[in-house]
Amino acid sequence: MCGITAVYHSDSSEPPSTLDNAMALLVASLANIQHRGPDSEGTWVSPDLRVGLGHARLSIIDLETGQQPLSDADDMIHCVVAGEIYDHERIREELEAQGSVFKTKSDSELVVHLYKRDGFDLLTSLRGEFAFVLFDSRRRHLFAARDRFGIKPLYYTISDGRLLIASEIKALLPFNWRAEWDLDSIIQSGDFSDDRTVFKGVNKLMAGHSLLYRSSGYIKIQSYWDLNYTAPDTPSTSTVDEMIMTIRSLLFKAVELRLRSDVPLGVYLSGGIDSSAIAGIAMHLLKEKNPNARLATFTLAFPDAGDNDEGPIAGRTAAFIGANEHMVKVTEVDLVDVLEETIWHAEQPIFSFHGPGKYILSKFVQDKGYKVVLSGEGADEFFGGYAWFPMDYLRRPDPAGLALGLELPSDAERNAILDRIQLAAVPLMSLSKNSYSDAQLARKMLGGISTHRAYASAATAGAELYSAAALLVGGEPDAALTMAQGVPPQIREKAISGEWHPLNVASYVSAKTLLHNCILNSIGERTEMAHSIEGRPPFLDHHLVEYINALPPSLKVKPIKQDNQTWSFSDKWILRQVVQPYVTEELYSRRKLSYNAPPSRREEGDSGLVPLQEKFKDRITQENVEKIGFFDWSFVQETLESYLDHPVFAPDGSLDRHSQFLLYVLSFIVLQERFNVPAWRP
Ligand SMILES: Nc1ncnc2c1ncn2[C@@H]1O[C@H](COP(=O)(O)OP(=O)(O)OP(=O)(O)O)[C@@H](O)[C@H]1O
Ligand SMILES: NC(=O)CC[C@H](N)C(=O)O
Repeated sequence: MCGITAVYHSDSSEPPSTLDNAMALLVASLANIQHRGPDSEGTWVSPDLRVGLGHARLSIIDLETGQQPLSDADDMIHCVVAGEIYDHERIREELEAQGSVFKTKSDSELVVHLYKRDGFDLLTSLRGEFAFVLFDSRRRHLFAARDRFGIKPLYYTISDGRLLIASEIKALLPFNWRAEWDLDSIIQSGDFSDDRTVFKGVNKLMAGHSLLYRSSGYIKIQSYWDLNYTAPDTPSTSTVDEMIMTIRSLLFKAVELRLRSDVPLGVYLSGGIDSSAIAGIAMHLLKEKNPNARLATFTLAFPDAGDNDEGPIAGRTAAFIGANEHMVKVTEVDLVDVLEETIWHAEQPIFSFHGPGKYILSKFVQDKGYKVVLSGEGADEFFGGYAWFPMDYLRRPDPAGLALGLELPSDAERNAILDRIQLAAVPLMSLSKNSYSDAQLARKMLGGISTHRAYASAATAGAELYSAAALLVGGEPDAALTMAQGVPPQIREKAISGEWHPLNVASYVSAKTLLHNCILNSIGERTEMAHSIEGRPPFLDHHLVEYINALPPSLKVKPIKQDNQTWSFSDKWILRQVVQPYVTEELYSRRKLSYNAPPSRREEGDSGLVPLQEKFKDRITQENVEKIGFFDWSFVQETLESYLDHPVFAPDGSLDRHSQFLLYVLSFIVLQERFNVPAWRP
């Protein structure tokens, strides 16, 4: 993916005094995101110097002539595009038949011609992961948009009467934008839950949204696409076998389109079924065209992780599909080494080793000479893969599933299992002892589901972390409520009225929070682009997702009766049937394992510190914490001392609550230093 940057000086602000100054600002901005586009660089500045566009290119399609910014023949439309627009050759032919004359062979140029033909409705024709900014000189407006799932990042702010917009926040710094903490967003977990970041006034353009800006300073953000789910009592018109065939053909198409590249391409292969399915299908499609085709797979292995190491199982998958396997083996020392760079690239607090792991993996892929990888994100959200989903699945009956003839628990059984699961629910790794105060309201607003409360306890910090002065301004943290409030009112209405099954509400919230603001960002795109690697997740093809979202919930979290009496639940059941021929038997029948990068353990009687402890001891000092301005040092100190004395290890070997929490604090120390953020003061 490339990096883009843009500025529009409204009537109330002074544009740069010379063309050279305008260009210098764009070039400085691009320099901060050069990792996103090391292959070439281009800028465009309007004759009145009010508008500037910049593009750092990672060349993937049309290596010869695809440089950007792009413009139309009349020099009236100018744009910069990051990411990939699939199926571009077909749309291009259609446009050419209608008279469009293309200057390049780049997929990105479609944006110019589709905009000329359809105006803002061009978005309906775009399939893929993209972010773009376009300036229409005739109408004097700037139009920007982001793909339907938020795979490609795009941030904006209004600063000194200008709209600034860029792929990464750090690209705003050369425009003399000054970072400040957004205390309210930080305490209320806006960065995880909605369109806010940790920086005041800097927002994400959310997935499936566009932005319009005019010289008067008028700004309008609109949704052009959203997830939709079928009402629970809508009878299916096809059989389960037909559904399996339809999903298979949609998934094949999604993978096939994403195999189109003019540079070397591989697959990120873990020990899970999602990426293994992508690898298996990709290999199958490549072999159909060329029986000798090979596919490169890239795996991050943790030899110290025992049974949690995904390396061996990924190795067996690579052998099964006949791929060229590449494996990078990492230890805690390696992960700790890249922690700070990962936070700088993610531009958000992190609370696990996932991001650092992916950061190492993308460097490894880059060193091997590859530029594009397919990966498995998105399957868990839409096929029902998360461990906490059965709870929301069980909250309501599934009449469409019953109408298909599936054997499902009776209402009495369903309620009894739900009660049991809720009582026995092992608390998720938690950053906080009391991360939400008014969970009942947050639940009610989304029709009673549990999923957002699980995220609130796992991925956000509670009141004990903040100083009394900060809480006086930012209020009591209530991340579950922030997530519920972030859901548009018309969707909340569907959740409350039952028009959407609770499992679907859980899927929606997961897609807009965990996936959008974390998995695709600090664990995904940002760690990939840190080393100029373009990630393509075929499960996030909107044609595929629209079809899956219409299926009965019981085909995703499928109840299975054992010994004629007890029920268990198969996660992603229908996906398993779809991909069975392309994955190993062990993967077909294996339950989801979370991606873990465990810290090393201190041996009994060993007085030395493990690398993560060293890091925290060195960096989480009173001076550094107090400089941030809103944390309560005595609480941080207590947590730090307790972690240094008695590191607690989670049963599966992943990071425990203390280290997650300290990682979160460390993130703010790093962001403050790198973005030069002044201390927050009441
Ligand atoms: N250890 C790893 N090595 C290589 N790639 C990985 C690894 N872990 C995760 N990935 C990549 O990142 C994607 C998202 O990771 P995540 O942990 O969310 O897995 P997932 O959605 O459960 O998918 P999977 O079933 O493939 O593990 C994976 O689908 C895979 O492409
Ligand atoms: N890296 C990107 O964002 C790719 C942009 C465009 N598809 C190209 O190939 O140049």
